[in-house]
Amino acid sequence: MVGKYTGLSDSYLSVLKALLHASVACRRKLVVEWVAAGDLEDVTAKEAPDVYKNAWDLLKGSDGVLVPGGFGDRGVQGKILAAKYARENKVPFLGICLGMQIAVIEFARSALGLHDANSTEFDPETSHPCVIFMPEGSKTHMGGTMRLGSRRTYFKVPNCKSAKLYSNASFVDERHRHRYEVNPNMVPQFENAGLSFVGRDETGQRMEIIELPSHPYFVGTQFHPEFKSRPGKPSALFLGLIAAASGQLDAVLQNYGHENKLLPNGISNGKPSVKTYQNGNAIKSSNGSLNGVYSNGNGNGVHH
Ligand SMILES: NC(=O)CC[C@H](N)C(=O)O
Repeated sequence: MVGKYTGLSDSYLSVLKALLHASVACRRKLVVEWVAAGDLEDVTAKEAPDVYKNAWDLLKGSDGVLVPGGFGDRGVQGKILAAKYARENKVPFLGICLGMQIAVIEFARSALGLHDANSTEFDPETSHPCVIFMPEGSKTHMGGTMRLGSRRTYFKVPNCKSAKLYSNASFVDERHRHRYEVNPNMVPQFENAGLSFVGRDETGQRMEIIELPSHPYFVGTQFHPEFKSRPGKPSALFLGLIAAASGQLDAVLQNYGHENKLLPNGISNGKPSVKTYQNGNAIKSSNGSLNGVYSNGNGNGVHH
């Protein structure tokens, strides 16, 4: 998990729970390594080389990378580097809200060669604004301009991984909390270079889900799928991340959406899959492993 850690906020806790729900469904032990995004940046390499090395070691040792939502530009470059690392090394990646926006910025810089591409949230003067302030918003009334709550996303590419994970639904309703969005004018350029905008709002102009079809699992969402994840009913895209990180994505994509919302037929060892658990606490699964959440380091799992 590559974020900006000044303590665990509610949104990180929701993301953590969603990872846990998905891990239980996949019958894998979840180990979360907390990487402070700024520690991955060049400036840290100069100022605190040990911290920099430790952050990159943690990232490179991970089976999957998640960049959650956020505001403000601290750590943005580190998040971009994490997305680049995941994209180039085919490591499963899920970017949520800001996490999707930074993945789009990274793609614009690396794949389109637009070196100053940015969100106007971080560089209002960029000559390649690939993430922009939503036109209906008002910059002078920040409080009231956030696009909030449940909104509908329509799948535009029926065979994409996200649509399959959502049981081939034609649309999904997920929760939102953002002011910026992918610049729709740049979408054709991105799509020509291989980044697919598989989910959009009802107008087709607002990008809700990105995917890289050429990558094992590289998904970003403008919405926050973590808010609808529940024990026994993991969020589809978190399930995709954990399944991809544990070598089970193909099996999940083949079977998911038929009857059961959890993994059918015990993919890992043929025994019945775990169906429910209580209170989000660690449980013993049928194969005897402990499906808990483990963090490195001090009590709350946060490294400063
Ligand atoms: N929740 C988020 O991640 C918000 C992302 C970004 N800061 C925006 O306002 O669009």
